Amino acid sequence: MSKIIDGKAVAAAVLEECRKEVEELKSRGVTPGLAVVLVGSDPASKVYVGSKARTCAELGIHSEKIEMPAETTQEELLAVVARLNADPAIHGILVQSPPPPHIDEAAVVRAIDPAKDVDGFHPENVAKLALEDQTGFVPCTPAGCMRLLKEAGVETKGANAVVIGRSMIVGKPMALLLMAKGSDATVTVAHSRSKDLPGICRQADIVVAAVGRPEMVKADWVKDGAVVIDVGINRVEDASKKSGYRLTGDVDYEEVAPKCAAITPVPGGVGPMTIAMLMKNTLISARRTL
Ligand SMILES: NC(=O)C1=CN([C@@H]2O[C@H](COP(=O)(O)OP(=O)(O)OC[C@H]3O[C@@H](n4cnc5c(N)ncnc54)[C@H](OP(=O)(O)O)[C@@H]3O)[C@@H](O)[C@H]2O)C=CC1
Ligand SMILES: Nc1nc(=O)c2c([nH]1)NC[C@@H]1CN(c3ccc(C(=O)N[C@@H](CCC(=O)O)C(=O)O)cc3)C=[N+]21
Repeated sequence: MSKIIDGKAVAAAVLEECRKEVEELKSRGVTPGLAVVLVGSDPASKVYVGSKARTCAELGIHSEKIEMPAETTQEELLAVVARLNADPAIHGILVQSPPPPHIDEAAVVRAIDPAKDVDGFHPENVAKLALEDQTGFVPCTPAGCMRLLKEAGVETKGANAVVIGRSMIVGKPMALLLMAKGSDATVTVAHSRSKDLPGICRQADIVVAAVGRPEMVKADWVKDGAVVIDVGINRVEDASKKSGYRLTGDVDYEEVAPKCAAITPVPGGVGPMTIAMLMKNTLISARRTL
């Protein structure tokens, strides 16, 4: 019954759109630029930052990768952000989350010029999303999930959508996008204090899992014919792998997939879309400077 939503293929199509836009911008004298700042050396963060820089290179987007030691002070980080805010070659700034614990992440996000905040985390962009004002930046992961739903031909209008997770990066903006005019879903947001999560999930035509708990969503949580978007990226030990680990989502894919109308795999689902939408946001920012 189940259709696998191929995030890699949809991301490749988005990146193809980006490639054309880069050419067009360059012909008009603007080379788009993205700066990615990583504080500390979390191995997973390093992988993401590397793949963002690689994708920029493939598209002809100028990129600056700034790796700073874990001991970097708040002031040093804010100085880098200020320098990037003032740099006309940079249209997008991303500070990889989470930073080390001594960094005040909210203060760093507020210091980013909202016009360069391609993550969509600055309060001004959060407000614009809530206002359905199209002049802001939409966070990349939920934007990618919406695009996957669209490409898979999923009707959101009037659908019961359950979002598990209420983070500012994924769950909350995802709920705003699903309930926005035009998407028109009826949205329930669940979190760690929710009662009867399996029962809430069973009401859903669309489940979006953004929790960070490997394979939490089980087959008996999902109604027949539902659409499942698995945002979770979890590293679990696997002795059979050379790396010693494998990636798994927040959904028990083996169990759940046979029941759904459509489902995203991990890896190869939402992850590649996040990077593709980041490129899109960077190009939107570059175009606005024309
Ligand atoms: N594919 C991609 O591109 C991306 C993937 N991710 C992945 O998505 C997942 C979520 O990320 P993120 O939103 O940043 O994570 P956070 O840790 O910020 O938020 C997790 C949310 O899940 C809720 N939660 C935790 N445990 C439970 C539980 N047992 N039952 C119900 N709800 C629970 C928390 O509730 P409460 O608020 O009550 O604490 C919280 O709202 C992670 O696996 C992350 O790696 C993240 C970003 C991008
Ligand atoms: N400021 C900020 N912005 C972010 O967008 C941001 C962040 N901080 N911190 C961490 C999360 C996580 N995230 C991912 C991006 C790509 C994949 C991705 O490409 N995943 C591949 C697999 C990659 C692998 O093999 O490890 C896949 O799912 O197929 C995953 C996760 C962005 N995040």
